[in-house]
Amino acid sequence: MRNIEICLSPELIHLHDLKGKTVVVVDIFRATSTMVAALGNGIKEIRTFASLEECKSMKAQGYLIAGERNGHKVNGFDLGNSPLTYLDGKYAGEKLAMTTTNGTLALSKSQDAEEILIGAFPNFSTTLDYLKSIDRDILVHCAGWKGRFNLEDSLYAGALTKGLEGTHQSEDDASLALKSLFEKEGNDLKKFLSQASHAKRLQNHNIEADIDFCLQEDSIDLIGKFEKGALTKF
Ligand SMILES: O=C(O)[C@H](CS(=O)(=O)O)OP(=O)(O)O
Repeated sequence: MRNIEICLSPELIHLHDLKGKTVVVVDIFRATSTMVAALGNGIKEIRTFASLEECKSMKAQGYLIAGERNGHKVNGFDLGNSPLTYLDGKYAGEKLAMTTTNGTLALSKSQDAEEILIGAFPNFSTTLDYLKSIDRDILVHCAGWKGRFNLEDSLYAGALTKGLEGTHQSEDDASLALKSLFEKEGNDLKKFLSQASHAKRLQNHNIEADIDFCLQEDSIDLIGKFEKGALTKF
């Protein structure tokens, strides 16, 4: 049996050993859901940045630039952080540089891993099947919210732990607790997560449709994987 463990926030990632592992970075609302939507609708590659300045500088290299802070598009950027932006294939063939409040920071803190994937509900089963097929321990890195635990990323981590029961054992308390939470609440994600602080924040921004997209399972059939500094469809 291989192992699966969960890191509840980027603030705790230094307590985990990433070497030799596949790290699944998850930011359900909304960064990793948006990345899956972008790749599934023809974006060729995504480069992610923790800082606005670094991201903005990619414009000169022909990248579309997406910048979000506190749920809002940043002035001077082409796009914000909505998955729906990409759904009509409007940006197919483009390369994207992206910075968000939580998700891109978690990615930048995952670089010591053997392999980095992005996790989201829209590509849940495809990612799960891939994780079952590889012979490697897994760490789910929840982006959380500004260093804090959040419900939606944690519930996704619990769903993966449950889905990998046959191939991966979990020994950490976070995995045991979140698998149990998913078993109890996973049958109606939207109802349960409507109580989540992040969902309430996003509802205040009038982006209910984004939330629906982020919680819809298996609408996009791809694995998002980092290779040579860029996220691409695998
Ligand atoms: O745009 C989002 O969904 C969030 C905004 S915030 O965390 O509420 O400020 O950013 P993300 O990096 O996708 O969590």
